[in-house]
Order: sequence, then structure tokens, then C-alpha cells
Amino acid sequence: MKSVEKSASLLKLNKRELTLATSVLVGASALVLGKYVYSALNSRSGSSEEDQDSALVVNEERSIPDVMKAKSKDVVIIYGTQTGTSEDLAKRLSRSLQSDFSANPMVIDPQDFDVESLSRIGEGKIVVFLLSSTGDGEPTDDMISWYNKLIPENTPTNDDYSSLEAPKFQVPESEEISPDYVYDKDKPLKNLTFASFGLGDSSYVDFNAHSKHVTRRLVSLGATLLGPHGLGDGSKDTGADFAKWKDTVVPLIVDHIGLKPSSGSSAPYVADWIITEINKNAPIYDKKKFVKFRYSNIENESDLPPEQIKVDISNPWNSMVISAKHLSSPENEKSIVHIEFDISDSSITYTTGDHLYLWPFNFDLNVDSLFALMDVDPEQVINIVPNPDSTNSGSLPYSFNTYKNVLTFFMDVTTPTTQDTIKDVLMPNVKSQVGTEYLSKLVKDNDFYTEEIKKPVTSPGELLTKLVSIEADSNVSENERFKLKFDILLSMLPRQSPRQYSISSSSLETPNKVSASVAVLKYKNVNGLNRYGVSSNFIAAAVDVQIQKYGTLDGRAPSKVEPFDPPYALRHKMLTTELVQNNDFRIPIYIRKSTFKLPEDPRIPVVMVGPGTGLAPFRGFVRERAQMVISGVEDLGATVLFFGNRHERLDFIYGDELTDCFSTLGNNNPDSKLFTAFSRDIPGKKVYVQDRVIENGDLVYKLLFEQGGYFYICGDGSRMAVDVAKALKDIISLHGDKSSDPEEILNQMKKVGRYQSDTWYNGK
Ligand SMILES: Cc1cc2nc3c(=O)[nH]c(=O)nc-3n(C[C@H](O)[C@H](O)[C@H](O)COP(=O)(O)O)c2cc1C
Repeated sequence: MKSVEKSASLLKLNKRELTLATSVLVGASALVLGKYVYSALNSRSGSSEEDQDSALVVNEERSIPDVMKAKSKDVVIIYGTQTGTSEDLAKRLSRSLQSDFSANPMVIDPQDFDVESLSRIGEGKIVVFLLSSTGDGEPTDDMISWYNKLIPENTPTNDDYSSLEAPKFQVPESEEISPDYVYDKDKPLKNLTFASFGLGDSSYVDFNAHSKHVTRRLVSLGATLLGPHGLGDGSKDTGADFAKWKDTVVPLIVDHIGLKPSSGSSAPYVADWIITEINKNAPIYDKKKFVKFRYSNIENESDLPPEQIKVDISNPWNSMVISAKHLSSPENEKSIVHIEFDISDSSITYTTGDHLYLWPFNFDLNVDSLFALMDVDPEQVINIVPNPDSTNSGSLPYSFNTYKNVLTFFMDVTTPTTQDTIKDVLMPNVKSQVGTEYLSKLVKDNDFYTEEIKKPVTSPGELLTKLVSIEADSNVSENERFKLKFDILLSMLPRQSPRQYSISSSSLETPNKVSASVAVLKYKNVNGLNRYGVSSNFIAAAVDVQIQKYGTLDGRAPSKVEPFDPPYALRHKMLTTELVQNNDFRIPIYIRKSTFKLPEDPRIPVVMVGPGTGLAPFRGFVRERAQMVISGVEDLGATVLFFGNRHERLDFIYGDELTDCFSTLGNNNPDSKLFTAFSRDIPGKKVYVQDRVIENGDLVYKLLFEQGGYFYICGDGSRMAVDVAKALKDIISLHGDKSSDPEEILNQMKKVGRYQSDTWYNGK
């Protein structure tokens, strides 16, 4: 192994050479050059080691301290996100550090930087980690590379990493930190001060595990944690947890970097992006980079055959919808739909139980209401580049697009605007007294904000329309009135985040098709206005479009005009017209491996509880087990499913096919059974899945505790999951050894993966 000291001399040589070479070779990538210099000096093979070592060679574009120095930044905020929440919080923190304290922060995606450069961050600077957990307390996709370098794969996760060997970091040059700084390879981060906030959900066993492990690891490498480690809990209110943490930690951050609160009430507004309208004949206009639909696999990667295009969370695959149907009866006020995607023409593969990520498109009506406030042609092609003066510069996947497409495909136009954003983005752009008073009340008066924005789930468009109407009603003069500009809107809106669904198909049966089973969310807000879940209604509209074009799998007609939504007479009007008209309509998807899996040994029994759309992954499991019987697997363990819903006639989703599958499974193993609980079918007697579990306690006990079966639960985490766990404990108490502790038995099962849950709160 190359010693760290040796890498230090290499570092100096390469840094100098790099600087020289990058200034001479226009367009040469520093990364390529760095690797070249390195391999010329050290001709060793072994790609993973080389990758690790190449990061020890300073590539200034990927080095946090070098970029901080070049941009005079004092705080770096690193987010690890799966669906955008921590990225959004990072941007909010960055803006408020800038506007309240004149700090000069930068927000970064860990994928764009080398973790090895953390050791060279000088005194008086600070790193803030905002890390979400995913899977079973795993790092988010964008943090995997950093995480694996900090904590090598297969290291048992721990409360104390001090005995773990330190990975290699870049060795600081003497002047980078302080003249008397001595690098210690066992405590390479002893000069690093960091703050840390995790985003998680306490309904997961490994609550905030990713953030906890990274925080502990950094400390074990010598770094100093500033303030408390914040733990956001999505099952309660991550935003409130973050605000509380921020109130404690921001003064410490500011003190550490030697700043004081800015004088004056509001700092000048700095747009995150610079937008230029493009004439299609202009030389700068690059047709190849013009993304007509959201991501275009073909346009972006025209040289590669589709099956070689790498698909990840930053590069989703535009997939064809190949079949779709309504699962619930048209009479049912709750709609559940089935949608199936073709992945045969992509590099995507999956196994039963994985998660499907899907990026919804916004509805025309929501997007049009924003254009009504702006003086732009929605179809105008624009070029968007990060503003170098912004603290939030990052990359966008759409350098050329139309105004309309940017809002339709990339931005979240419905999530209520936060108080931070009203203060830091909107207020500096409002001149009138009446407008300023309204916004300032929203920022300062939490009760007013709750009544006006939070409770009614007010969209940014509704907030802006209200602001404009307040000024109009007060006869604010024309030149004082607030005028919405596109760059203000882009700075206000979070990015559109992907939504995750349990895959409801079996990879054994249909390796080239993935399906999702989606409950369509709509409700009236406190003011009686209709509210629609963006993604589920997008999927429902896509299902209707598919059915209108190609018919349906089971002959059911598309849903009729629904009395619930008078403003949106037909669902397809909610969607961009182009989408409805386009024959080759594709939806961006990505598949993430999950640990929610059937046992590898098919002889092991499985007991599943999945009421409502909690059935989704179990439809895949049941079809997979039935397919095993069909393909001749012998000794298949028992398969038991508890399904529940309100009415058998209206919402026994997948009823026919489940009955068929269980007839196949039952012929093979008499213990394989489907139990249903329809809570509103018998007047005066509500029956839920947990009641059925108790009723069949003998069978459940035999399969789980005598035959070592696996238990799975999916659905509402607040009540159902708690009640079902209690039912299991009652069964253990009744049938088991009286000296054993039921709670302990279930915890033990969870530890070894024999009790798996995928639960959510309030329809999330
Ligand atoms: C599939 C999935 C798995 C998750 N796993 C965990 C977990 O193991 N531990 C945890 O604390 N939170 C877990 N969460 C909750 C997320 O961390 C939380 O919702 C977070 O706010 C998401 O942030 P992001 O949008 O930045 O990715 C999980 C969420 C999803 C959807």
C-alpha cells in the first residue's frame, strides 16, 4: 500500500502540475489529467484502489477546500437526499445564513466532490451535513460513495468507530490549515468542525441511522461536532425539528466563522439561476441539449443503445406505460389504480419487493395559474445557468427548455412555501407597504402562517395570487406592484421530487414489466377547496389516457366525470395537453433495490399483513410464490396473506387474481391461505386485519414461531401496524413459553430480518 506521506509529496507535485496544465489545456478535465499524472508515476493495477488513490490526488474541481477558497465560501452544506427534502432544507439554511449573517455558504451534492478533501478544510470554516436515511437506515444514493469510504462495506455498524482503521485522506499542505498544524493519519479530520442534522422517520427501526453513523464516524476521525446532533422525524414534523435545531446551531456556526447578524432588515435578493431567452437560431442554442419531455434518454445519450444507458436516481428512464386499469369499483369514492411499465428496452432490472421511483408531471391548471402572474410566453425556449453569486448553485438537468416544461416537469408547484422562503426570496422582491405587511405577518406570526398556508395547504401559486390581489385591492401604484419573474419563481420552488411505490409485480413472472398499485389522493382542505395528490392523480390520469387509447385489461371503462372535482371536469385536463396527445408517452422511473424481500429459501413459510394499498408488495410476493409452484418448486413453505379494506364489493383490489393464486398455492400447501377483513360489510361489527390475525393465532404461531417463518407488514404505520404487532404479542403470550418476553421475540425477529415492515403515516 502506498503510504500517506508518499501521497503527500505526490499531492504537491500534482497540484502544481494540475494548475499549470489546466491553465494551458483549455477544456482538459482536471480529473482526467490528475489520474494521468498519477498513473504515470505509479503503474499499479486494481481499479478500486486506484479510484481511492486518484481521489488523494487533488482535483481542484472536486476538492471542497479548493472550491471554497476560489469562491470565498465559509460554510459548506452537504446534503444526502433520496427525494429532495434535505436538499431543500440545505438551500433554506444557506439562504438564511446569507441573509441574516452575510455568511457566504455553498450547498453541495456529495457526488460532485471528493470526501478525501475534507481533511484540508482550514480553520474558521465549517461543514454542515444534512443527511437523510433510506432503505433500512442506509445512505441515500448520492452518499453511497462517501459512506463506503468512511465506513467500508461489511463493517458492523457501531456506536463507536474509534477502533476502525482511518481511511486515507488528502494531506494538507502546511499553509492550508495553520503553520503549526501536524497531520495525524489516525485522526485526519482533527481540524474539521461540523454540524449535523439527520432526516429520518421514527417508524423505521433504524431511525436516522445514516446520519448517526456518519456523525459518529467523523468524530472518531477527529472531527468536532458543533452543537447537538439534530434528528428530524418525518412521522411527526421534520420542518419543526429542523427549525429547532437551526435556532440552536446557527448562532454557533456564525460564531465559529466569526460573523455577526447583518444590520438592516432584509438582505438583497440573489437569484439562484440566470435565465436567458433563446432565439432558436442563436449559435448558443444547442438542440441536442433541448429536453422536450422531462429527461430524454435518446436525446441525451444518442450514441448509446438504450440498454447501455445507465439509469440512476439522477438519470431516470423514460418508460412506456404498457397497461393500466382501475382496481376499485367506479362507485367507490376512493380510487385505486394499477399501472404497468415496460423496462425491456432499458438497462433496469429488478427483484420482487424493490421500490419504484416515479417523477410526476404537474397539471396544466397549476402551471397555468403561475403563468397568469408572469409576462412571459410559456413556449419560449430558455437557457438556465446557475448564478455564481448564489449560495445554492448546483446542476440542473435542463440547460435548454421552455418555461412551461421547466414548471411542468422539474419544479414542485404545489408544496406550500415555507416561512424561510417567504422571508428570503419573496420579501426582498415586494415593494408595497401592504404586500410587505402581509408577508412579514406570515413570517413572524406562526399562528397566522398555520391558518393561512399550512392548514389549507396553500400552493405557491395561490400565495402569489393572493399577494397580487392584496396589492390590487389597496390600489398600489403600477410601478410599486409585485411582478412575478421566472427567476424568483425558480428560487422559491423546490425541485419536483420522485415518489416511491412498492413494486407490485413479481420479477420471476414478469422480469420486463414493473407495476405499482396506487391510491389516488384527493380531499377537501379546511376551506372546502379540492386538493389533489400530485403524483397519484398524475398516475390516475395516465391510466385514463392509456385506457382511452388502448382499452383496458379487464374491460372496465375509464373513470367517469367525478362529482368530487368540479373545477377539473375531466382528469386529463389536469395534465399537460401534450402528454395526452402524444402517442409515445413515457414516464420517468428508476428502481431502487430494497431489503423487503421473500426468504431466499422457498421452504420457509411467510405471513403477510397488507390492508388497502399495503397489499402492493404482497401482490408481487403472492404471484412470485404461485409462479414457483407453477414452475415446479417442491416443498414450498406456506404462504398466508391477511388483506383488509372497507367493502368486499367495492374495494377487494386484485380480488380475482389473489383468489386464483391462493387456489394454486393451497393445492401445493394446505396451510397457504388468504384471510380478508372487510370492515364495513357487517353492520355494527367492524373487523380489521389484526382481528383476523388473532382468530388464526394457531396457524400464525405454527408458521412463525414453530417453523421459523418470515413476517411482513405493509400499510398504515400509526394504528394498523401497532395493533397487528400487539396481536402477534398476544399470540406469543397465549401459545408460547410463559417465561419468554413477546416484545423481545419480535425484536429478535426484526434484527435477523424475519420481521419486515414497510409502513407509512397519513397516506404518505
Ligand atoms: C423507502 C424509504 C425508506 C426509509 N428508511 C428510513 C430508515 O431506515 N430510517 C429512517 O430514519 N428514515 C427512513 N425513511 C424516512 C426518510 O429518511 C425521510 O422521509 C426523509 O425526510 C426523506 O428525505 P429525502 O427527501 O431528503 O430523501 C425512509 C423513507 C423511505 C421512503
